[in-house]
Amino acid sequence: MFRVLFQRRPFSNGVSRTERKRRQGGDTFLDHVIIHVRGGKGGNGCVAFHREKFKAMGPPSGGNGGPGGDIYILPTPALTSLASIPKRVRGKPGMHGRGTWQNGRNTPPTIIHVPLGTVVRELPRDDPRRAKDTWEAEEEALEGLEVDARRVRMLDSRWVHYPRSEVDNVHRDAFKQAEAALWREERERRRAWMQRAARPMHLDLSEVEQVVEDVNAPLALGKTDHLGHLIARGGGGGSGNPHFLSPVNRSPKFATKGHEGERVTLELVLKIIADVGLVGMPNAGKSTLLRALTGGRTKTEVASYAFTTLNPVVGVIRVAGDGTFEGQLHDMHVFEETAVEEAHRLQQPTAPEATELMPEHTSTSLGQFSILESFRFTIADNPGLIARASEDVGLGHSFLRSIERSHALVYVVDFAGPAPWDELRVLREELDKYQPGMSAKARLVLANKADLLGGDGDTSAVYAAREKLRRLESYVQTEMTGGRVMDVVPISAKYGQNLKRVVGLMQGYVGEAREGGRRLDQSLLHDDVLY
Ligand SMILES: Nc1nc2c(ncn2[C@@H]2O[C@H](COP(=O)(O)OP(=O)(O)OP(=O)(O)O)[C@@H](O)[C@H]2O)c(=O)[nH]1
Ligand SMILES: [Mg+2]
Repeated sequence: MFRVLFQRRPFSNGVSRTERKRRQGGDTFLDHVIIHVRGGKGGNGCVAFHREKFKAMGPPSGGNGGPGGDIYILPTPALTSLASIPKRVRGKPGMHGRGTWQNGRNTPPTIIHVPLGTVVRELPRDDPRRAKDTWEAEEEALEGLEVDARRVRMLDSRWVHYPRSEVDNVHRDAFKQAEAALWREERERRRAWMQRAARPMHLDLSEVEQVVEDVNAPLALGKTDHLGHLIARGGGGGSGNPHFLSPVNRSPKFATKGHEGERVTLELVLKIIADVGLVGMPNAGKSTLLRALTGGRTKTEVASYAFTTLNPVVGVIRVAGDGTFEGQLHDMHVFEETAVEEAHRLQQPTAPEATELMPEHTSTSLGQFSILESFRFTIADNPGLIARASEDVGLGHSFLRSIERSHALVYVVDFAGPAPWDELRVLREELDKYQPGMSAKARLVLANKADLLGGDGDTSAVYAAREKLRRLESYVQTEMTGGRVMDVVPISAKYGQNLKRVVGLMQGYVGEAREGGRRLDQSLLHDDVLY
């Protein structure tokens, strides 16, 4: 029942979804997100007096507030996309101080996990997308208020008073002195913050962080838990009333509240989205292909309307020593449209969840497979590319920016369409218009939906299909020159045909690119030694 109510509606108007996405100017494309981070607020100080039998007028005994939680950012190989990163992160608040000198406890930090290869950039002060800092936010909240009302509000957010003594407090000299000291301290804090914000953070998180034993690790964390990089400190805790004890004021009836945590706005950009990027017109079958290669493990939507995929989805391809890949274990399975598969599943509520996607025999083979695995790479299923994408039409630039970073590109064309070579021409032109020379990264042409050309196995249909393939190959050889000569492979993503060859070729490209990268790293290392 629940599932039926909250089912996705893949046949709702796909075009308006695309339109909405496009209007966001790429801000929600998942290789690029903006997040607002705020350290936890410090706990308030406490106003209390010690009480003991036969001892009247005990000394002030309010504890200090605990500091708010810090926020760290940590790269992890377990993530491949920025999809799971929350847009707003707030540290845990510090505990308030309590009577009998009990200070607030330390607050555990919050860690934001991001995929390896994420570049973190703090938005500078003049960027309109940046969130306001604590003082700017307060200024905005107080706008338009009378001087007196302003003062009341400002005092309210900074001081805690003993019950029924607020009116009395604010007129006393001791309080006025304490207030002046607080303003001074706050000005200092603000100046320090401005200095720090003048040098916006820039982190390139491309390597797995070494776990170093840290004896000063915050409470609630093991000594070997790696925290990553500190990006926003929690606010300090407020002072309890003993802090204000002085020769002239023996029973201070006020304490300070905790400070707000630091606020930063970060832009996260994923540098490498995947080793191989699929490029093709809408409906060419890119998502079906990714599902077939990963044995249906990748949750990417397949449907017969254009722009089904709106964000890149990354899948991991695991290859065994003999060239078999995980998806192949499902070669008897047809990769249908996702809504059709969902409908099948809903019709068989008693059947085990995974029967449709994973035939029984594979569960054991999967176990074996992980032992044999010898190579692993990632493929990104991208949204469809359309003509004039390089002018930022459709999902345009956000899409092109994301595929710019794959090691190798693979064209997927609808071979059953009237002129697959025209599709290929448009794809190549768009890539090169966006960034000259980008199409040189394309290594392979996949002529998908080849199953549709077989007819019923009659010779004339097969002959015509062969002829069409030859024409496509000769187009690639004569017109798509400039870089390397590309292979053309006819496949059927839906029926998982000819995919072993595809995986073999992809493995070759990725291996080459990784080898090249390693050589480059070594030469850099060598330079370091020289200087
Ligand atoms: N007969 C046949 N149909 C296929 C094959 N591959 C994909 N299809 C169908 O083609 C349609 C589009 O497939 P998708 O995988 O969603 O295409 P896409 O390229 O991801 O499309 P966008 O996400 O819109 O860019 C679906 O109806 C698929 O079932 C194939 O090899 N043979
Ligand atoms: Mg798709």
